[in-house]
Amino acid sequence: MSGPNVKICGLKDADHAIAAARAGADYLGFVFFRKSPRFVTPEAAGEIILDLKQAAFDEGFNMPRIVGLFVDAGEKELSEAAPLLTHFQFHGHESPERCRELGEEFGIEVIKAIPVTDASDIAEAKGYEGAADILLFDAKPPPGARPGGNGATFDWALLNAYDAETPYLVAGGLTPDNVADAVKGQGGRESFLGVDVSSGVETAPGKKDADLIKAFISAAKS
Ligand SMILES: O=C(O)c1ccccc1NCC(=O)[C@H](O)[C@H](O)COP(=O)(O)O
Repeated sequence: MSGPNVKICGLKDADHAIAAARAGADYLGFVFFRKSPRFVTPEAAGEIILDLKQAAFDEGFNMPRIVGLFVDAGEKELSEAAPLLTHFQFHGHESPERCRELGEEFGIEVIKAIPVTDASDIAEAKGYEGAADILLFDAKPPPGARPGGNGATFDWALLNAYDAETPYLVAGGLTPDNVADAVKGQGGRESFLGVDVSSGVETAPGKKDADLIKAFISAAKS
């Protein structure tokens, strides 16, 4: 399936992971942050991934890349999940140097979340050039909220000022209804890699919905 890449984040069961991959998701995310309603253990994620690989083999759909989400995680936490993953996604205070170090140490690509409220956040993201493989621009969470997955949007027009080469994903408050506008707003920019969603394909925090997942992927890629 062509069009921008789509990442479906916060999966907790095999049925939704398979529905997402079958519908053309390019990346699937598992949240390894204990305070999240989407938290899964590496063991649970491993079982979901096994079921997913079997379904991909049986049905002939492409196996998506597998992303693990962490917030200021230590080596032990990362090493428990790393064998399952193609990508780390960092939502904490990981510096460019730390992203580079961890990517090299584990041989895993790094997605760094950049919380955005204004143009200065886009400018600061340039510090990750050469250190992260992908940037994920997301709405800055309100004080006291989780560091991601809050269903809040930011002003996508701020991304017009992004002139670095690191490919980026747009995230934060996307839904089947607004994702086509978010894609259109990127104006075919070469570094635009795709879109990422969690809350917008749920009926409640942590409860994914297969119909919403399918509608989101179809709207993003059409
Ligand atoms: O989903 C969580 O609970 C979460 C917790 C801690 C850090 C990140 C988290 N989620 C990140 C995402 O799911 C997405 O990458 C992104 O922020 C989009 O979320 P949403 O606005 O819910 O679509």
